[in-house]
Amino acid sequence: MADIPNLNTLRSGHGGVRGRGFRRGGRAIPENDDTSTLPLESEAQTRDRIIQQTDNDATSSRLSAIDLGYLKDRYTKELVPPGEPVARRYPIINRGTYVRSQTIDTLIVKFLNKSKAGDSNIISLGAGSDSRYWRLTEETDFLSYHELDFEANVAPKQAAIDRAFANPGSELTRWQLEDGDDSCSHHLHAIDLRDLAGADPPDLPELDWTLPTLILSECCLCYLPPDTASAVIEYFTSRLQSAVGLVLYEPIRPNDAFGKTMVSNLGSRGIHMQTLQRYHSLDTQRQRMKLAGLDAGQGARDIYQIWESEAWIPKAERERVEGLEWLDEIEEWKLLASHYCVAWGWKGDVFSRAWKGLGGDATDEERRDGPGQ
Ligand SMILES: C[S@@+](CC[C@H](N)C(=O)[O-])C[C@H]1O[C@@H](n2cnc3c(N)ncnc32)[C@H](O)[C@@H]1O
Repeated sequence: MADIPNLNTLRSGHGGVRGRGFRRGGRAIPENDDTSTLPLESEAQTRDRIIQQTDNDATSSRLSAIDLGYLKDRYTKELVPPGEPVARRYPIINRGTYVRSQTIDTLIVKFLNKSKAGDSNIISLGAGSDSRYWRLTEETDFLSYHELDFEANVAPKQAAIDRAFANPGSELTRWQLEDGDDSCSHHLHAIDLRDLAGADPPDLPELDWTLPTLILSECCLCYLPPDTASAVIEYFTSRLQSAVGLVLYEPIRPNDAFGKTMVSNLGSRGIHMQTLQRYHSLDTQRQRMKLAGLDAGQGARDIYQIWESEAWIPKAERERVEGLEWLDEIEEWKLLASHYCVAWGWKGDVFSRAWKGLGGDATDEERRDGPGQ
């Protein structure tokens, strides 16, 4: 699971000056990386840089989980600077990364299966180094995938993609030969999401607003002020003309003992999850969907509930994952996993058919005495 305090990051510097000068459409990144001539960072820039670097945590957790066999993904290693060893994460982190990724994949694949007959969009807010586009297109046609992130993260990702496609032996080149399909497209948008909440928000080039669209925020909107995060969601829901689904992965329960420690550890690294108090529980996440004009049903589960549910993780798959690493910190696992959730809401027939009934029966009330009770 990413964004957990006290974990070493695999890489550093991702999101630094290399991104400057990059523009979507291919302007070259400057050769000169000499930082000594750069002006001093303002406090706001420092805060943004720290947020940009949270992608390092997410990616390093993903690489660890891939390396140990939790996740199948041959692309992520090509989207990060070459030559870094994979840092092994704790078993509870690997399991959390697994459940988070699988759950989001399940929601996406259910949507894509229902919209098979035509094109669809996925808009990934704060996509970082995510490799989902290439994994999904191994199975799917007719997908326009739009990734939005700060220029400082988009630039190195674009450079890594270009590097991989220039290498005949890379997995991305293999993908291009085996799965690359003209009817799928990948778009990187270098943008500060907060600009979408302003009075005169920019357009997103090449986004077809008429298609059914799934919006994904995998630990991204939680870094924005709550009203700004809502305005970003509204930017999309008010413009999209067809079915809309929203999938969020975020921390919850900041006010119990574990939650307070989590918040304080993140704070000591300069990381502030700004939406966390407003959307502190599964119920407030569901209400948030309703306020956004979306149907939520039972559409919020914590990571521990999902791990425990056969509807999400079938028995054989659970046994496979349990066999990958010995995990004896069961109580820690329950605590950690119950402080992160996946929430989903929708409007439109294709999402109703894809997601209705998903979730199981447990409610917040049933769980108020703690995880697993
Ligand atoms: C924890 S990382 C998650 C990356 C990816 N979604 C994943 O789960 O692997 C958070 C990402 O959100 C991006 N982000 C946060 N605030 C943003 C903003 N205002 N505009 C654009 N991107 C933002 C960061 O740059 C970073 O890449």
